[in-house]
Amino acid sequence: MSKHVLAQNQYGKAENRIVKITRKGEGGAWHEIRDLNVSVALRGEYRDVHLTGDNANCLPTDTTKNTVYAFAKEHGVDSPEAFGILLAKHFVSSQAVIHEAQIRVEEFTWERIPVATRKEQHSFVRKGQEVRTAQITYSQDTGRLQVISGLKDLTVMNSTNSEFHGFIKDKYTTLQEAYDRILATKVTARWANAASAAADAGHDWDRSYEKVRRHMLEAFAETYSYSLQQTLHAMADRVLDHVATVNEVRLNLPNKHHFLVDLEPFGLKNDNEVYFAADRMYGLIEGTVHRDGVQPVIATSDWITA
Ligand SMILES: O=c1[nH]c(=O)c2[nH]c(=O)[nH]c2[nH]1
Repeated sequence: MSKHVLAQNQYGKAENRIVKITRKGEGGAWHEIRDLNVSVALRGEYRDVHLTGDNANCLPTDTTKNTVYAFAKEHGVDSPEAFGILLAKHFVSSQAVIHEAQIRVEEFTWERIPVATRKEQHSFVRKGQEVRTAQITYSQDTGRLQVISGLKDLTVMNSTNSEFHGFIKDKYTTLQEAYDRILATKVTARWANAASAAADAGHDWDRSYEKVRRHMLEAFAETYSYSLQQTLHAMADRVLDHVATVNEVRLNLPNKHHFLVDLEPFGLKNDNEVYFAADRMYGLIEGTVHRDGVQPVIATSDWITA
């Protein structure tokens, strides 16, 4: 027996990343999302667990994780507070040895990308401003002024209209074909401006930034996607179609994977509603699209992280 005193202790599963989709309206075409990071800490009769190795009082942290995902399906997520109250009360009332439960919730908030031409609404951009970037190079020898504009940390999600199938299957392939998945990415974009725009003292850089950003978002929202590669191309293509002063667009798109949670063991059907949002590893899809006849100038070797 230890002669020291076991003081405050708690345990549980931390940082359960969960995305809950709720379908509303005609044909469930109106999607609402809640994107949470939920941590569970249980306090109670845990002396034996620590002192003797007897786990009879120990509800596994794995179970606390499963409870979070199952509760999202069973009760929905009305708000971080309401969801946390449900969980805290559940843990305390379900096991006599649990005297106190603390649930911490972080919510990542999203805004709709409105698409006027359709009644289905399932495209979102994460709230909070992206970082705008610019790289200017002026060369004395050639007199060349090169302006590469850009942005990073623009996180977007389509909660449907994304599929991925028909890919190569070799002996290491385990990925299942997906016919309705979440497509989410954190956009890093750079675009090369025409020399004429760089030389024009009156060029409205703020306006062209807003235009490029808007066309990328609209293309992301409106493209029915069979791969993130296809979405990448559609986004860059749309910018080149609409912004005459841009000659080249390079996009780095981490595929922020969302995996359907298996709720079958709890007798629940997951009808594409409850997802585990993985932060890594991630697919990284990168590519440049430029006007025909224009030499690409944007570096391809930058290190991008999700
Ligand atoms: O859009 C995708 N493109 C891929 O190349 C790929 N690979 C993968 O495992 N998932 C996906 N998704």
